[in-house]
Amino acid sequence: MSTLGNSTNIFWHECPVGKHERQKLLNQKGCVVWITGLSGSGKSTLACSISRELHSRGKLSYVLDGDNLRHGLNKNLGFKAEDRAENIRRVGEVAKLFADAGLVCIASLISPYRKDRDACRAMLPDKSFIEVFMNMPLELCEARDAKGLYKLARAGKIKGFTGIDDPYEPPLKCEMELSQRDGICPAPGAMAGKVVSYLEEKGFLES
Ligand SMILES: Nc1ncnc2c1ncn2[C@@H]1O[C@H](COP(=O)(O)OS(=O)(=O)O)[C@@H](OP(=O)(O)O)[C@H]1O
Ligand SMILES: Nc1ncnc2c1ncn2[C@@H]1O[C@H](COP(=O)(O)OP(=O)(O)O)[C@@H](O)[C@H]1O
Repeated sequence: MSTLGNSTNIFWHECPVGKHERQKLLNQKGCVVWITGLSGSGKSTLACSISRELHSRGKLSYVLDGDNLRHGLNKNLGFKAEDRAENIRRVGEVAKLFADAGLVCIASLISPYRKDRDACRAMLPDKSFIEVFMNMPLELCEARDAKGLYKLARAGKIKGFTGIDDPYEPPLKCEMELSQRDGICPAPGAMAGKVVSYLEEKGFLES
């Protein structure tokens, strides 16, 4: 019996079908690829590109995208620091379940605060949280402005927009950093290839 958060008198029920069995079935190891970066840095594009590449290799993955999750699971959350923290915490918990199921879970969220990302890392077994920093300059993201949000933020019509009038804390230490080369952003497929190679080298694509 234990007391956790606001719940009391709750018990952990262990299922006899375990993570190792699921991983064996899938011939891969569960993990979380956590993509962080500014709006417009290419997180969703990279996440989908990684998922496509894994799929073509017969590996099961699932993308948890910040924007998408805010249509459902996180629809009651806004963008103040406490709401972003709760957003990241919930996605971290869901990602942990997907990794436990044996999948390569790809989470793509701005996740601007280091402590929130580190809290997710701490939820996962050692080395199975792979933080990927989309280190793209604000100027590039703003020039892309795929959703027109930077324009609204600059006009003061959106308050607390990351990179404009809200902070983004870059990782101090992460597993992978993707950035421009000679002022050019690599193609999504090339960046996805790097991430998939990392997963392969670390043994996540075999059981
Ligand atoms: N104020 C503010 N700041 C940043 N982003 C904003 C804001 N308002 C709306 N949006 C849109 O919401 C998407 C970010 O959602 P996330 O869940 O990834 O954000 S966070 O991790 O909780 O910071 C983000 O999507 P991406 O562009 O895909 O990053 C924006 O489209
Ligand atoms: N590697 C890339 N090279 C060129 N354009 C890209 C690249 N990745 C993403 N884009 C474009 O940039 C815009 C923002 O990408 P998106 O994946 O939605 O970013 P985010 O999820 O970080 O907001 C989209 O129009 C997308 O097509």
